[in-house]
This record gives sequence, structure tokens and C-alpha cells, in this order.
Amino acid sequence: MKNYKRLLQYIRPYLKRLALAIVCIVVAAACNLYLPWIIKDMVDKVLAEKDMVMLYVICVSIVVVFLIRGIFYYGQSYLVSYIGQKVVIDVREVMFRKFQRMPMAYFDKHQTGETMSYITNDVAAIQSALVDQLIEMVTEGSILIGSIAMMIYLDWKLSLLTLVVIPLVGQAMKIFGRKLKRNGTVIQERAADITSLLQESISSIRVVKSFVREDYEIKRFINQNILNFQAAMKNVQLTSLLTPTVEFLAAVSVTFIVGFGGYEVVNGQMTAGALVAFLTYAVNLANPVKRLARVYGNLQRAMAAVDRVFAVIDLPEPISDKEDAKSLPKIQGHVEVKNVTFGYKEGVNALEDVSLDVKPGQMIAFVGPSGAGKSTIANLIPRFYEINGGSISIDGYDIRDVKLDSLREQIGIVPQETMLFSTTVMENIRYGRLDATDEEVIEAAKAANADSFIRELPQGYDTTIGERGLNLSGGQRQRMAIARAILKNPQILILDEATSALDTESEKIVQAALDSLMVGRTSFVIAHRLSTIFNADQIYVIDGGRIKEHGTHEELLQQGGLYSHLYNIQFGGGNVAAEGA
Ligand SMILES: Nc1ncnc2c1ncn2[C@@H]1O[C@H](COP(=O)(O)OP(=O)(O)OP(=O)(O)O)[C@@H](O)[C@H]1O
Repeated sequence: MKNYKRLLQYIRPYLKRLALAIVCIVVAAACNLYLPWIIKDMVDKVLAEKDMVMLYVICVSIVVVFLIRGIFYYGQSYLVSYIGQKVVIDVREVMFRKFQRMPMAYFDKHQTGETMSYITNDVAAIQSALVDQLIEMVTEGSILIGSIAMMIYLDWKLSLLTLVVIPLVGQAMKIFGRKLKRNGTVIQERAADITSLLQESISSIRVVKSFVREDYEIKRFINQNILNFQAAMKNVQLTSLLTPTVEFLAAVSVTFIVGFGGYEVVNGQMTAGALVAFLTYAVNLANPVKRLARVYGNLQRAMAAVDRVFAVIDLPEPISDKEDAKSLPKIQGHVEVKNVTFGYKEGVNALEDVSLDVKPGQMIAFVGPSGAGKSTIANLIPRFYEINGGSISIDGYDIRDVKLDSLREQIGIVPQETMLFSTTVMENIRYGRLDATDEEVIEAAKAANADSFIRELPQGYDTTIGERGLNLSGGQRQRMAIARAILKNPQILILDEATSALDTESEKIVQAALDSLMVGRTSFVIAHRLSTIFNADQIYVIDGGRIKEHGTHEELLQQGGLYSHLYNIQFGGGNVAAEGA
């Protein structure tokens, strides 16, 4: 219920509209209450007294009441839906903001579908809770209260009698229903027993025959059959009893009401029309009670969705700026990683005691077997994850002390697979720097060897990419990613197996673009093919989360360790299939 109150906070900006909506709902519901009243006048004035004026009044008022009901019905639907939709967009926005701020570790643990379901299904459930259930609750509530009020107004004594008798009948039906349900379960169990007995004795017929136990089995079956018969008959007894009992109880209660009402009419304490109107109200009481019970059930279900939504909104955000975090000034690109230990899960370290000192403008390469921890080191520099031990600093600033945005603004990443958004090529490249002019975007595309293929697309830079648009090849996507990075102009660059998914031909074009991108920037290259990193200033060989060796290509070859082993697999032994392993 606490969360329902929180949900109401989201309605607060629309309180005036909500008040108006409730007025509309109540007026529309009140129009429903007017109809039995018309019957009263019809019987008492028109039929009994032959009052023609009253007949005209009644005819006109029926038209007017339905007109008013229509207008207010429109008002209630429009206003309540307006509030519901507004609340939904507000909650959706809060959730979307939340997800944008959540750390990478959250997305590692939760599947995309799950996250999307929060924003789509659960938020939609909130809308239904607010719109449909709210309308129904107020409408049926008003009809219930209105009907009872009308009944009391017409005859309080008869109302008292009705309000005592009807719940009694309801209670009796409930008790019967519960018994029936329980007995239904017994019947199902008995039927299941028969099936399993059948299955057992037929499938084991060999055993039965070999022990000459046919008669024994028949007896067992007969017993089971009798039990089944007894349960079925009990059910028949109950159901056969239910209908006449309920009808009898209903008849008795109606007799009480009609009897007492009739007595009052004869005695002149009540008019005939009033009694008819009273009975109409009384019969109509059943609907709002039933619907309110349904609203209650629906609200319970919606609350589960509301709880899930708020659980997401309340998630802690472990990676956020320190209170006194400063903006990282424009950096040179001196990256120092000191004794870093890190694990995605508690107790399992993906990196242990990793240290690197990378001077501005240097090119560093990470090589090593799959799962060694190469991407993990790269993930820690933009602080996608929080390290467990040691420190990472850039130009002497510990990355935990600076504003996250100012850190990530100065780091460019070209991943193995480039995600493009379903918008134009121009806008996709501009994602690298939102205020870049068209000319700057085109310049970046040229530097990334992408301009020529873009110009050949159906609408050039205005071609839309994506599911319904055009799909680009892996090499073309990588060049778009490089153009993005060029536009961003970061001082630190991370190339995470940027060419490994490409064929040799497009790899050459992409590699050329990457080579020019890396000039003057501190670059971390995760390499699959060693040929792309021969000229790195330092090559770090990672294995099992630790740095095993480092040095230049020549130095490492001379050492004759893991690197030279990998080199021999790729170039010496000619075993291309083992590349990167
Ligand atoms: N998001 C994650 N959540 C949990 N464990 C992870 C996650 N990413 C990587 N790991 C684990 O951390 C270890 C290092 O993985 P990492 O991706 O850094 O290796 P890699 O050297 O880049 O491998 P590859 O060459 O296959 O990309 C592996 O054991 C991997 O299973």
C-alpha cells in the first residue's frame, strides 16, 4: 500500500483534472440512479393519476438525462485517460532515466527483455490500475452508495430489512460455493487415482498374470470405482441442492421484502411506484458489489507491477560522482593502472594485481587467450565497473575522484560490433559529438575512409539505417564507429578487437582508418590478430587475469614466452584456426 501512496504522488500534478474527472464520474453514475426514479413517477403519477403533463416531463427528462450522462461519460473517459497517460509517461521517463544511470554490472545481470518489460508491461499495468480501475471504483462506489441512499430515502425500514436479508443469502451462497469447490478437488483426486490404478495394473499385466493376481486387481479396481462414485454423488447432491436452496432463500428474502413493502403500500405508508423503484434499486445492488470485488482483485495484480516499478526506481546506483568530484580537465593521456584487482562477482577475480604505466600518445596492446581479462582492463578505464583494489589515474587524477561524464567524454571506444541507431547516417556519426556541423561529420567520415561508401548509399548521408532501413556490412559499421570516434576527438582511445570480425579486405581499409585515428592519442588495442600490433609501444600479455609479460614485439619474441608461442601459432606453425587462442 506504501507504493500506492507513492503512485499517487505522480498524480499530484493533475489533481485539478482528477477532481473534475471524479465529478464527471459521479454525475454519470447519478444519471443511472435516476432511471428507477422515473419508474416511480410513471407508476404513481402517470398510470395511477393519468397525469399527462407528468408523462411529457418523464419523456423529456429521459432524453435529457441520457444526454447529460453522455456528456459526462465523455468527460470522465477523456480526463481519466489523460491523467493515466500522463502518469505513465512520467513514470516511464523516471525509469528510463534510472536505466540510463544504472551501472554496467546491472545490465550484465538482467536480460534486455526483463528491463524492457519493466518499462512497457509493468508501466502499462499501472495505467490500467489508474484508469480502468479508478473509473470502475468511483462509478460502482457511487452507484452502490447512491442506490442505498435512494432506498433509505424511499423507505428506511424496508431498506434495513433488505440490507440484513440480502447479505445473509450472499453468505449462504458463499458457504455452499466453498463446499462445492472442496468436493470438486476430491472428485478430481479420485479420478486421478483410478487413472493411475489403471495405468499401473495394465502396464504391469505380466506381473499380475505371473502371480495370478487378476481377481485381486479387479477387487482393487472395484473399491476405487466405488470411492469415485461416492465422491461424484456427493457433488451431485451438493449441486442439486445448491440451485433450489439459493432460489428458495432468494424467494424467502424477496417475500419478506415484497411482503413488508406490500403491507406498507396497502397501509398507505408507501406508494406503489416507490415500491417498484425500491425493488429496482435493491436488485441493482448486486452489480456494483460484484464489480467492486473484481476491482479489488485487479488492483492487487496491478500493485504487484507497481511494486516492481518502484523496486527498479529505488535501485541503488553504486557508481556515481563523489560529492566533491571535480571535472577532469583536458587531459594529455597519461594512464597509470596500479595494482588493480577486480571481479565481476564476489570472490572470483577477473583481474589480479594489474599495473601499467602508459605515457601520453603511446599505443598499448593487450593480447592473450580468450577470457584472460583483456576487455576487463579496457572496461575499467572509463569506469564502467568499480575496481576492488588498487587505483587507476589519468594525468594524476584518480578516476574515482572526477566527474564520470568528464572522464568518459575524453575516452573513445571502437568496439568489436558497432551499434547503430535507426536514424540517418549523418545522425549516427554525429552521436560522437552532438553539436558537430554537417561539414565536420563529413570530414570525420572522410578521415575514417567512410565517405565514399556513404555517398553511394541511396540517399547518401540522409539514408536511414536500421531494421526498416538499410543494413551495413561489418566493415562499413566499423568505419562509422571510427568516424564517430574521430568526431568525439578523445585523448584516450580503446579499440576492443575492432577489426576481428572483418574479412581481410575490409580489415585493411578499417585498419588504415584506425591507424590514422590513433596518431597522437593514448591507445589501448585489444588484438586478435597479432599483425595489427607489431608496432605497439608496449604489448601486455594477459593470462588468467594477470600480466604475464610485457615489452615491444621484438623484446617479447626474444623472451620466448607466451607471446612468442602465440606468434608461432599464428605465423610460424601456420595453424590459423588457433588464432587468438
Ligand atoms: N560482464 C561480465 N560479468 C561477469 N563475468 C564477466 C563479464 N565479462 C567478462 N567476465 C569474465 O571475466 C573474465 C575475463 O573476461 P574478458 O572479457 O575480460 O576476457 P578477454 O580476455 O577480453 O576475452 P576475449 O578475448 O574472449 O574477449 C572471463 O572469465 C569472463 O568470463
